[in-house]
Amino acid sequence: MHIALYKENIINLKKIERAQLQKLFLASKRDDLTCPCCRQTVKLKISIYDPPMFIHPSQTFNCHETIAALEKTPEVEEPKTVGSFTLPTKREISGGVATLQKTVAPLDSWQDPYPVKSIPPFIQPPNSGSKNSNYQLDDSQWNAVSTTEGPLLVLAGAGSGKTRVLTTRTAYMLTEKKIAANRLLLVTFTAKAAKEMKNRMSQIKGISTSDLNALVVGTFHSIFFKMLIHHQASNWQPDKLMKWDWQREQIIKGASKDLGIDEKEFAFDQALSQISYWKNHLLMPSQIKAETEWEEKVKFLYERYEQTKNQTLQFDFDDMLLGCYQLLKENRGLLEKYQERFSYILVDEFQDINKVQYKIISMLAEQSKNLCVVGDDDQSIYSFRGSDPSYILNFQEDFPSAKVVTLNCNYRSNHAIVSSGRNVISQNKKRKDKSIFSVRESEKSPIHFFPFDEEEEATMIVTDIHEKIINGAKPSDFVILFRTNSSSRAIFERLVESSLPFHIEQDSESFYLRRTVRKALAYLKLAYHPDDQEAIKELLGAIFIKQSSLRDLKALSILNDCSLLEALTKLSDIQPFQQKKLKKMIPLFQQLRKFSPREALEWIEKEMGLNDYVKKHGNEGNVIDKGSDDLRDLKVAASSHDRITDFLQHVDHMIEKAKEYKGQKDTENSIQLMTVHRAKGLEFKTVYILSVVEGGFPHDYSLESLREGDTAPLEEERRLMYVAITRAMDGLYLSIPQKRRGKKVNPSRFIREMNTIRC
Ligand SMILES: Nc1ncnc2c1ncn2[C@@H]1O[C@H](COP(=O)(O)OP(=O)(O)OP(=O)(O)O)[C@@H](O)[C@H]1O
Repeated sequence: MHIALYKENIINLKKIERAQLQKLFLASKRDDLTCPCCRQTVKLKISIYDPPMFIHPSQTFNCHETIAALEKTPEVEEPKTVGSFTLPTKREISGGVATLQKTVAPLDSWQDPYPVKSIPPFIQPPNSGSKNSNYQLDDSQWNAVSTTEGPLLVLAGAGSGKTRVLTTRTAYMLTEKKIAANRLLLVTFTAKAAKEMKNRMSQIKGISTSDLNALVVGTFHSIFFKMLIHHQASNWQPDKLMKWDWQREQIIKGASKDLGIDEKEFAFDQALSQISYWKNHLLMPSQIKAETEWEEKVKFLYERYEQTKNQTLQFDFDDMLLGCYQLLKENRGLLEKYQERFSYILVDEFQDINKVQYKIISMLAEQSKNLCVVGDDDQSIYSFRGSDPSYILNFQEDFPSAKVVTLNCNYRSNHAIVSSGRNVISQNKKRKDKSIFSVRESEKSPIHFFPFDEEEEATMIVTDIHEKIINGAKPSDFVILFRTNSSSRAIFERLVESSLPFHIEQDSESFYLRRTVRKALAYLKLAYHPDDQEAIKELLGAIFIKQSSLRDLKALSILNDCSLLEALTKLSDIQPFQQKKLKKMIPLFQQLRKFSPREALEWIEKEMGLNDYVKKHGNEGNVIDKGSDDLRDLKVAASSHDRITDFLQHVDHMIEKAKEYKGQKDTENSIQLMTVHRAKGLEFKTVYILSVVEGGFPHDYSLESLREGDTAPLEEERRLMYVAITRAMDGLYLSIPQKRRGKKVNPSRFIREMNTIRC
């Protein structure tokens, strides 16, 4: 049904604005919606498949028919009696839940979901199935396993059994080729993958415990660090390793004082990533040509960072790679010893190798040439960390005698999912030409669905998962993937409000603790609590006043018997133009209270100077997560609340919940939320991908680069989309919201590509 009562006012889904739906949904969760006829509580259902509707709990009353009759009658001003019930008149609702008679009503703007259109007929790939009875491998997999001598490039498509090939190849070399275990070097990208590899090998018959112990399996860092400790123990004392980012940050924060940088206002985490990127490209500070003012500052910090480390004998993870490279480059004898020792080298996830890692591996394999690299150029997604897919693309140039084996049977995803992924990835120009085929016919195709905005997107997904769980699915069957951490705010909140178990892979703090967001919230807080010290600190940053002024403010507030906020107008050691600005601005805080949270944020931006801060500092050093975007996201979050105090309460609650979930260990049976980057290598029965719209996925920054003529970032976005699609085994849902960050958006170009048949 389309009509319900909220606070004694009629809500008609054909007439309210769709943007108001989320508020109504929250009201429904609080049991604030009732049937206008029988006054029982009704629920608002927002799902992927059907237009929004109110669900009546009881079938016994004739409410549906009564309401249908009401819907057909012209609007009434007088109380109307239908059957035995008196229906209230239509009234505008104060507080903003319903602004009636607007054009984009939920039912008018509704778009039905539809499946991917371009799925070619399924044909069983001829070389699929386990042909080799000993090892259960298909022909191509067996080819990769049994080629042990010489350079070998295994191009392993998504879900094509890379792990199976790697472990079996090792087993085959040990048991059938009788190669001594200590001559093998197996490099993985993560410690988890190394552990998994050893674990799988321990289950293969014929591999002895002593073989397993003699095998060198590990990450680049762990293997190279062992070599460094062995040969230069005094330079590489484990207790001098800076394991944590805060340790590295401490050094550059110290150095930043010499640049007069305000600690609270500089993106030190971004600066550290940039330094790491330069190091992995073997770029020393003297070789860097800074292109922006920000890069100039980071270059200075890099120089000072290296100096401090050298003085204190500390080192970071990047130094392990650089140190090993220097060690082998400068000691020919030692290099030869290692070349002889590791005469068979195997590198996993080769598409993500960076310059320094590639140099070391090439040196080690120079003599034997027994280098087997396994990877998928279509899944190279770490260029921001220095990974360079050109090493896999050019492998045959660097090793001309290399044999290439392509694994092109996907054993994970059904035919429709594999075809969809193939349609997208084949648009990339810089890739090895190959195709991948599923071994499984599909029961259903991937679905596109069309929420109104991020809030509705989250609500639809949670409703869908909830229904599937009621029908027998397990929470661990589901993953929700997003392009960047900041896009997970709404879905995180909706899951917190649900009773569903979930786990979020978080490497960042709550959305509400992001730099620009903190500043905006500080204005709202000060409107009610003008003595809030934390908020004052944030405000000082936002209006370009030094943090040290807080001491003066405290003194001024005591002397003048006024709040910290009012004391700002009495600061004397600031510029006259700042004094003038503050005198105008401080009285505006009082006025904020009369606005809704969203209106207040707009006012803060335009009238209270936040825009100046965002322009100067908001986007510094980070093309992916811009402060200006955070502000737009914050306004979307604020839109679901009528009062600033309610919104601030919600914010505090969500900050607490984010802390709780960050520390929480993954439980066996929970819905997973993660970025696409984190999902690499994993598989799930059902995958939801958020915000598949231009600017969301592909990310804005790649479209900006495209406009400047650089296609590489867009190709990386396409690879990311391919990774996201190919995590799904059976169900794939692509969300295409009509609005994102408060603006109308277009479906992602990847949707168009997905719906266009390729080879
Ligand atoms: N020959 C085979 N016969 C049947 N199933 C197989 C075969 N090879 C692999 N599989 C199964 O296919 C699935 C995907 O394998 P795996 O996870 O090793 O793929 P992958 O190549 O590492 O994928 P990605 O790179 O996309 O993460 C696994 O469930 C694996 O057990």
